[in-house]
Amino acid sequence: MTTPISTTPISTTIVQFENVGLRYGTEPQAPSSYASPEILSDISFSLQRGTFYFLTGPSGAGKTSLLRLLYLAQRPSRGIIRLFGEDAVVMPRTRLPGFRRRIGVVFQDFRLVPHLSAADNVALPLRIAGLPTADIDQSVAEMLAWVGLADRAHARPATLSGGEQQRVAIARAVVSRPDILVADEPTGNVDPDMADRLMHLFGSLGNLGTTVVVATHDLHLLTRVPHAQMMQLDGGRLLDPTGVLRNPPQVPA
Ligand SMILES: Nc1ncnc2c1ncn2[C@@H]1O[C@H](COP(=O)(O)OP(=O)(O)OP(=O)(O)O)[C@@H](O)[C@H]1O
Repeated sequence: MTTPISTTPISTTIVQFENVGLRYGTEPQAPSSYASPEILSDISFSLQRGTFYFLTGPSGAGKTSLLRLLYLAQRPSRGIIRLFGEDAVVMPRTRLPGFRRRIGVVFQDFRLVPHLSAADNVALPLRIAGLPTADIDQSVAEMLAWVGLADRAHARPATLSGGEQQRVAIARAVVSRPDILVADEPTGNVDPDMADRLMHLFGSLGNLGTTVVVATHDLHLLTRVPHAQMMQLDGGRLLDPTGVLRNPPQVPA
């Protein structure tokens, strides 16, 4: 007997949030009379493989908090988060590091290791994954060239400009070819030309199947990735409550 060939398309949804809420400083079981205000409320959306998303919204809207949920630094107070098809909320803590390794993060404050050179900072995820040294050296050299820092490989973070540190942080987040790249204001410290270049590079990651989520205040950045989808937060809520994502608006001239 032959096995029938399935005609069901392979799902490309890699992240799904359903009615997610977040309060800081309270356990989910705490009585509501003791609860701090909800920072994020009724957040529902899904992210597709290889797609680029901008997350926008005014300061304090909850962008960083939403990213923290996405890269599993924070558990929600309510709702469901599915990552790579698995429920990330009830997942045992022991499984979290394996999932986190599939997510590259560019932090707003870079978080470079101060006593390591630029090259050693970029190499960290590959060393943790146990790759052979020759492979690590080649990947690190390629990544530093990718962000225009080939000549600063041996520099320590304190001797780099803010924009150079930001580019090292980007190289470190991308070097292990993550399934998801999450970046919080990744161009806040670079000049407009470098911002354009970095957005072009981020935009090209979709061809490798990487899903990119960039949080930014910078409306001009939105025009730099024409194929990007947009998620807009305001006061802790996604503006479109159904989570349907739209193309970025035109920035007024
Ligand atoms: N660890 C925390 N404990 C308590 N409240 C927090 C914590 N982190 C953030 N908040 C609050 O959550 C709200 C959303 O903050 P968040 O940093 O997510 O916003 P944001 O949109 O990223 O802002 P910005 O663009 O200024 O970085 C703010 O009111 C902030 O004060």
